[in-house]
Amino acid sequence: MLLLLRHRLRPHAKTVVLILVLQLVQALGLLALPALNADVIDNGVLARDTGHIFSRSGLMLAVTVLQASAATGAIYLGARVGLGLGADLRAATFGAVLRFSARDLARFGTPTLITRTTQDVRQLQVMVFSTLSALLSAPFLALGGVVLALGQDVALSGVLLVAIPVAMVVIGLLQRRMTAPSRELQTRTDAVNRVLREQVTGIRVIRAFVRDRHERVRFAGANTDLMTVATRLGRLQAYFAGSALLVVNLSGIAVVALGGPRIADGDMRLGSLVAFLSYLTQILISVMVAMSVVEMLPRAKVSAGRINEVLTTEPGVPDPAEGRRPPAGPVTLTVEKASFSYPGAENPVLQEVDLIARPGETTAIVGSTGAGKTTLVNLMARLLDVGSGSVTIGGLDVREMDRDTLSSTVGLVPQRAYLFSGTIASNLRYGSPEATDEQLWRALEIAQAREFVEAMPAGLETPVGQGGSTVSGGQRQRLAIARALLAQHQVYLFDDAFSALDNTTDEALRAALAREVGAATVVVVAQRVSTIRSADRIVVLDAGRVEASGTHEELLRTSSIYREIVRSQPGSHETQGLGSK
Ligand SMILES: Nc1ncnc2c1ncn2[C@@H]1O[C@H](COP(=O)(O)OP(=O)(O)OP(=O)(O)O)[C@@H](O)[C@H]1O
Repeated sequence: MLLLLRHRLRPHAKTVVLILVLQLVQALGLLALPALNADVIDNGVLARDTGHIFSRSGLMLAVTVLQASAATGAIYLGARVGLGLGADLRAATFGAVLRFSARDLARFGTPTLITRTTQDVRQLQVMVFSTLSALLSAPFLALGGVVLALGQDVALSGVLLVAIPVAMVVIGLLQRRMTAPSRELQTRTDAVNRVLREQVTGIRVIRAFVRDRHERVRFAGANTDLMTVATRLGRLQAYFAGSALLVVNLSGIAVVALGGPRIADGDMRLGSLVAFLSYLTQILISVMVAMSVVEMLPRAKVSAGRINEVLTTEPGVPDPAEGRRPPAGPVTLTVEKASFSYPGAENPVLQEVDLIARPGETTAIVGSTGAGKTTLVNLMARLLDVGSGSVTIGGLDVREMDRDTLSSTVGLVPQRAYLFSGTIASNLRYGSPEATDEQLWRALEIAQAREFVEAMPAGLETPVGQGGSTVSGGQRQRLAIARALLAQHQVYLFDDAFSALDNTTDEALRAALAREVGAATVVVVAQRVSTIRSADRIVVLDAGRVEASGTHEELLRTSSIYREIVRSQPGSHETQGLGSK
């Protein structure tokens, strides 16, 4: 944690020094006030010296103004440093996540990345703010208070000897009991978030299966768990506040009880008693504040560790030191003896896969569910890196291209098309901000999306909900295809991107695509045989291996798996009459 904070607080070093000075000033002010007060009582009030009362009161006023200004400044600057550090850490964590490969993202999981970027960062932010605004002045106040209290009356210091350890033990014990519920509060808040997130996302499934009651019970369970632990924590916090006040007040009573008779005997001055009471309160409050902040440290340390884990993760697909560009114009995409395993998985998902996709041609990949098609496409777009073997584009290994070059060379339409909240136009311009409206309409036309966008109330400016929730699955796919086409890539990868289209649209789209991206290299993953039968080459993937490759007609003769895929599709009579080889 210290390393992370030292690095991140470096830009705020001057402000931190200034806060330290301000805290010192405000602590000195707080320490001076009781002594001045004692002076007013003893040498002004009791001595009936009005002049002394006024002069010392004026001085006290000046000290109070100075102390209050310094305290305000320290808290303001402390908040600025804390918030600045928070913003900085959030940006750094998000930046690190953006560099993650698909594998890194899967390893962490979305919910924890969100929690780490928000709540863990907040934990550190609060800790830094509390340290700068409260903890820094505590030692000055506590030590200064002890010295000055002794200066007022040594005999009463017995009360300090008892009160300080008692305060530490009481607060320490309560804090120890609060540690577990505070951690649990975090986990249970996470649980409520998780259930809620799942339920809101899956609301349609819940309705379809009429599982409302079941889900309500599930949410109520998580909600009650959260309330139970929050109540337990609240009770402990109430004890905490109560015990703190009790210790301070009992100590005050002890001081009055022990000091009062000594004043009556003339051994002690009234001002000293009042000053001693003030110092005692300051010392006890400082000790408690310091302990409260120190109590945050273990949780902040855990959060720092979780943030650090994200920041120090070496991206699974690192950028090369010096990126190279593939040749301009038509390029061949070659996958050579590519193998890949997901971390923790027993068997490799892809084994020694060979594939050549030539420019001006469409190469299709088919295979049963889980055969490794998406993984193979992810290797081609370098969302993942091969375990062994290679993927080259125009003879250049994809690992030698930086991300900008790669994304301008390869256009990927993923299996699950994602649209961002905004408008149709803002989504289409996502990868090509300069595109004109005319270009957008043209891309929409090729993607067979022009008609439905024209029919929308605001055309290109029609709002789109987060994730594309306000358009249908097929419309979302077509918009995602149009988005990829706008950027004019050398290689296009369509991962099951036509699955939600009806046959006619699918056919019209492929014909328009063939005209538009004629010289580009096109790789299509599809389940539907009609989508791929006209492909120049079809690669049949089975359990991560290339089982066969060739044209539709060739494969009907040579590949039993391909024949099975064709036979399984409704309305297909093509395999009739062909013997199983
Ligand atoms: N992040 C991951 N971690 C571990 N295993 C994974 C991960 N992603 C995919 N797999 C596994 O890898 C195998 C291949 O998955 P992949 O998504 O490449 O198959 P696919 O052929 O595209 O399937 P589908 O046709 O259903 O989309 C599957 O067995 C899957 O369970």
